[in-house]
Amino acid sequence: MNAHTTAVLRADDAVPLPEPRPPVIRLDRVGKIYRPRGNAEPVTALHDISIDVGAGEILGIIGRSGAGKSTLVRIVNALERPTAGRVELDGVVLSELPEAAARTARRSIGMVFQHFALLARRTAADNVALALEIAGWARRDIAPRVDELLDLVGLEAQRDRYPSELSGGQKQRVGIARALAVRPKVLLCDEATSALDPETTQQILSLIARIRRELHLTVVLITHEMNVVKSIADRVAVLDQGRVVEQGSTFEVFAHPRHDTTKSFVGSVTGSLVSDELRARLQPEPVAGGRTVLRIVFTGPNADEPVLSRVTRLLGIDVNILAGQIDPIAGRSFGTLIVAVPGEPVTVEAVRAALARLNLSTEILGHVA
Ligand SMILES: Nc1ncnc2c1ncn2[C@@H]1O[C@H](COP(=O)(O)OP(=O)(O)OP(=O)(O)O)[C@@H](O)[C@H]1O
Repeated sequence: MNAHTTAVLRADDAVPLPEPRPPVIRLDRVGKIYRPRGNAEPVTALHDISIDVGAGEILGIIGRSGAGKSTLVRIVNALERPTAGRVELDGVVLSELPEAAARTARRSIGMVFQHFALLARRTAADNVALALEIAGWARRDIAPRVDELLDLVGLEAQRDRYPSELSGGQKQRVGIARALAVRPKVLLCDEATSALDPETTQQILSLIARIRRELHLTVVLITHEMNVVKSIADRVAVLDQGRVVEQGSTFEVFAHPRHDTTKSFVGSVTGSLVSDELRARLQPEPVAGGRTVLRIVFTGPNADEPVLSRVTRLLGIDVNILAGQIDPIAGRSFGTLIVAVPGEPVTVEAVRAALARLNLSTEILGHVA
């Protein structure tokens, strides 16, 4: 080892390495087979699911009806045991704990439900207090904690209202305050915004994002809506027929969806750009003298460059812009543009190659006369 190497090693040694921290939630090859009573065939609800959720991270798990989301939620909060694999919560193997210990471990997970699950005969404050009563908190500690929680979710003024006197968004704020009451490490949101209108959904998602920051919480959002995931999730796992078909950073999954199910979820956000009228005219094969319709995805640094005019000048062709949209995804700009270019295959390929050189991905949506 020469002097220089030694010096470099010393310099590195002086910087304390961050402690390698295990994920807060680790699903390791989790499977679940239901064996219905009678002669019905067994149902594989989950197969070989491996997902890690890091401390302070927001993970979105997205899937259609029947994909296995509810089963996954019940397994993560130890209401159900997997038939294969293991579930770790903060280093404890949840899936192997006896029932009483699993009940205690469950307190590290705050649950938020789609339909709020509030008691109609209790006020907002008393609904939050209930979680503390169940956890055995002393009476004198409950009142100040409830005030603190209602303050955190912006509901001080509604503390004495009953659920029937609250809006959907306010009910969900109570649900979030209740979920956080005993200071869980993880907030598990099961379709938490599915019963809310789009504006209220965004307000609740902003609240969850703020709480995550302030409390350094780990959040798992289970949903069937890409709009929910795209707003606040750092990472996303796509569940399809009981399997994780794709997972990664939300932005990457959005920008480069690989699996058909992911493509269709991404399309549900950007797909409305293709009007019904255009969709009806799109043909699968090139039309002589016609045009080809492309979807161009702008991500990162190119999002605000005049790339289209550059390509137009470079190739000497006309580009018609049919539709466009910019979405903020995981804090970055994600632009989608639908354009029509002259339909000769060589021209289309030249356009795609020129855009690829600018790091823009394109997809042929079809051809029009
Ligand atoms: N107790 C059970 N016994 C037998 N099969 C079950 C049971 N619970 C769920 N399943 C099956 O497991 C699969 C996954 O169901 P699950 O409820 O987890 O899906 P999901 O994604 O939550 O759907 P949804 O959004 O419609 O609630 C489905 O095929 C379902 O029929």
